[in-house]
Amino acid sequence: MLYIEGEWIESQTGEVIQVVNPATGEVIGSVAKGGGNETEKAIESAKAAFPSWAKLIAKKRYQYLMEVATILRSRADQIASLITKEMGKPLGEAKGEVAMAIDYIDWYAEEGKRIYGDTIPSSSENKRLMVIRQPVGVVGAITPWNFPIAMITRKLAPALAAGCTVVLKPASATPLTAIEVVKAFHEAKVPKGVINLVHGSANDIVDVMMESPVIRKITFTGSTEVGKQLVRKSADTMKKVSMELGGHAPLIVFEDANIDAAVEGAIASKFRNAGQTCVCANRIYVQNSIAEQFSERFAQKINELMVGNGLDSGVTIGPLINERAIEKAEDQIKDAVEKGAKVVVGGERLNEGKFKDGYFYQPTLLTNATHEMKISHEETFGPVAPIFEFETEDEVIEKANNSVYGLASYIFTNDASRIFRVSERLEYGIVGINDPAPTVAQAPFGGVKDSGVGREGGKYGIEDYLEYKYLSLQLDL
Ligand SMILES: NC(=O)C1=CN([C@@H]2O[C@H](COP(=O)(O)OP(=O)(O)OC[C@H]3O[C@@H](n4cnc5c(N)ncnc54)[C@H](O)[C@@H]3O)[C@@H](O)[C@H]2O)C=CC1
Ligand SMILES: O=C(O)[C@H](O)CS(=O)(=O)O
Repeated sequence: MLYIEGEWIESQTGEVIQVVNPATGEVIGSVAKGGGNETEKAIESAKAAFPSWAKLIAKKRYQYLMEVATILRSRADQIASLITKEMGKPLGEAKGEVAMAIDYIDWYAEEGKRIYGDTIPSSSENKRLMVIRQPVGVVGAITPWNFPIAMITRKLAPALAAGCTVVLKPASATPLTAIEVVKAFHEAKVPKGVINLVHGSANDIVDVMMESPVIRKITFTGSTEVGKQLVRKSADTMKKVSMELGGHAPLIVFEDANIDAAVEGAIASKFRNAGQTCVCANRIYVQNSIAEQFSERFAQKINELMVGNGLDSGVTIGPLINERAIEKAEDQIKDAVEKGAKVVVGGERLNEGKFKDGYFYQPTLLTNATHEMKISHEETFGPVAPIFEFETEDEVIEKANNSVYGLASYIFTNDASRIFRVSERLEYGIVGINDPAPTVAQAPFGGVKDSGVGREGGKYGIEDYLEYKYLSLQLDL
């Protein structure tokens, strides 16, 4: 179903999008497939709702958002189970994502009450100067399948807290989770038009968004390729943009690191969501003096990972999202082996027995990786871990920075001086220091270079939904 002007509706064409479980190949549902006409209606609905939503006192918006959080919390387990069926991540990870999604709502419900302005000392006796903060207006939000609830609330929560209204286009692979989120807003009695949901062909829907002068901001999470297209199109109507794009994280293990902690960290960063996150380690750099020891222990831990249907207990690696994802992993491994890499663990797709109807791939470890290989610069978005050896700190920083991406990076060391020397030189928006999972609602998430622009999370994430307005008062004082 689409959600426009506070009502659940079918698409005008009657067309539907089928939703397939990537672990079983089963159709688990279908949703109305909207297009340009429905998107125009959604934009008009958001436009009509904007003045009163923006004018609402912050505490009222806070109350709506807190009610949404309460409703989602009451349904957390069933939403987590739906996420696993829609895109495959293990149930434990899906539960963690639902909790993170609610954290963003909790955090921005509060943050919306702290949108302060300024007064500025006047340079004229009869003037008083001030700055107020106002919502940008109607927002277009476009979200990916790999975090089907958290990427939605990470946009909707700050947008609504700031006083904006939204037209949401979720990934076509995970529309059912998006519906569950919008249901919570509907049941919280958020006024009609504040949130609108349109499923369907990305080109049809997003082109209407990009061409509409009513849409004042686009917030997008997804591939760099699509993000760049949207930034180009945004110029025609000078929209604000927030782009959370691709990544290619280096994970650097120095010889003074706690090796077991580094191995655990590499497992957590590389194999979360079967490697389908923009912040997954894509290159694992190990100082050569500990390379053999690290690789042996890392291989042992990878062999302990269990591949299967994310609903089954004990499963730690679910299916990839589709056939294209499998083929990308196969292509990168083939290329790496042709150029001298060694497959130490895995390296095969799983398509027999309980795996036959899904998109399963073995967690894979490659050693002897070099920068001539595709895997050293193309985002993997799959469960493949290449190890690169290095000699010196300067060498590894130069290699780590040699990427078009700049989202997340990780270092494992216990040397305090090295922590700051290396962190300050890494060209990334995020540095996890002995920490493979830095993302939290109160901190800025985002990157540089081809990883995008803008930040989501924390006091920084609401900034992009606000405009500064300067008031200069000439008075008889
Ligand atoms: N930086 C971040 O926080 C994140 C980045 N990503 C990146 O996204 C990619 C994987 O996610 P995907 O969903 O496959 O990305 P994607 O870019 O294919 O899709 C993302 C969203 O954009 C829509 N879309 C696709 N083509 C479009 C087009 N031509 N015009 C307008 N909208 C379009 C999709 O329907 C979906 O809603 C990876 O590169 C990953 O690194 C994914 C999640 C988070
Ligand atoms: O889409 C992603 O990959 C997420 O942004 C990663 S995180 O926020 O869960 O760290």
